[in-house]
Amino acid sequence: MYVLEKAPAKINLTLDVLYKRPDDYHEIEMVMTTIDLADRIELVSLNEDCIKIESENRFVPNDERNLAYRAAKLLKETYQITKGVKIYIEKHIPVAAGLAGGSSDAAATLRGLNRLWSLGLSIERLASLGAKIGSDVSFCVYNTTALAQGRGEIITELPAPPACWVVLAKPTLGVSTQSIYQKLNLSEVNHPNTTAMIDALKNGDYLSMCRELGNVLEPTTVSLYQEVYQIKRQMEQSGADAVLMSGSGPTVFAFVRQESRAHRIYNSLRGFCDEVYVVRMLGYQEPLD
Ligand SMILES: C[C@](O)(CO)[C@H](O)COP(=O)(O)OP(=O)(O)OC[C@H]1O[C@@H](n2ccc(N)nc2=O)[C@H](O)[C@@H]1O
Ligand SMILES: Nc1ncnc2c1ncn2[C@@H]1O[C@H](COP(=O)(O)OP(=O)(O)OP(=O)(O)O)[C@@H](O)[C@H]1O
Repeated sequence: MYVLEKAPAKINLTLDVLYKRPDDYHEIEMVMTTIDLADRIELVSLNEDCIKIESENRFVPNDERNLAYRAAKLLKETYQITKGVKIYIEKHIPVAAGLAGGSSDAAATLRGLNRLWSLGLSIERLASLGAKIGSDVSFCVYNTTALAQGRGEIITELPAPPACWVVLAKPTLGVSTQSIYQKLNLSEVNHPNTTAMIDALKNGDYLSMCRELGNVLEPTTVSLYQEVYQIKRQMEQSGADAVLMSGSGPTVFAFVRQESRAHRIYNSLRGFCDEVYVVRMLGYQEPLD
């Protein structure tokens, strides 16, 4: 017996930090959505009581460091499951990119094992289990468009964004989310207007969505890595309607409405950035295959 799950990448339309909490996390408010760039997760039932991870991508750990492994272990321990599972991860989302690739694999594993092991758990229950694995996992369980609050685990679903093309570019560098949060100077933050972004989505207003994009972590990552700024400028000069860094970076994304313009931006980035993608906006849960 096996099941397949798609694990799409997320992007932040807004990311605001309100204050630092006593538990060393930050109280955040962010609007997130998904794009049509996804890992594929195959879950195969095993009779022996073990969790095996397989992936052809050398950057994906194949042990308990893998967030999908942790998702399976958490379900097994919480519901005393003695069956095992082999988790095959076909990786398409760039690793350590600010696109929540590992979190989305963990979320897809929770959704898929809920089906494979017939657990009958609600999406809310899976999301609250996901919060134990990482701050982005609850959002990824919903796999739609949402406002995330608290540490990232309080989810309110929103309408999908207007259809458009998304060009993504990831410079060849890894960013530590923890160090970006630590270096953030909250007294200098230029807060995005989260309410205006929510209104833009409710009204299906593409231009307002573009205007209201904002990420308070971006200046901190840009101050450390000039490449992020260079990619932003290149995308803007090549005709993007709006450009923003996702999460703690380093991936930068651009929105355009016409496919031809998306390819113009893509071509302008080849040469000074190895990982560039042109994909569609998603923002809603796709039906299962
Ligand atoms: C940057 C974002 O990806 C935006 O979606 C998330 O806020 C981070 O999500 P994530 O990588 O799943 O985060 P976690 O694995 O839970 O935390 C990584 C580190 O980021 C910092 N962190 C994360 C979330 C949060 N609300 N406040 C924080 O300060 C903490 O130092 C934590 O040790
Ligand atoms: N399933 C997985 N896929 C990729 N990386 C994983 C996975 N599980 C654990 N990792 C580890 O997590 C690290 C961060 O990878 P990931 O691709 O999730 O980062 P990210 O996109 O920056 O995440 P976020 O946006 O949630 O901060 C990697 O360096 C890798 O060692």
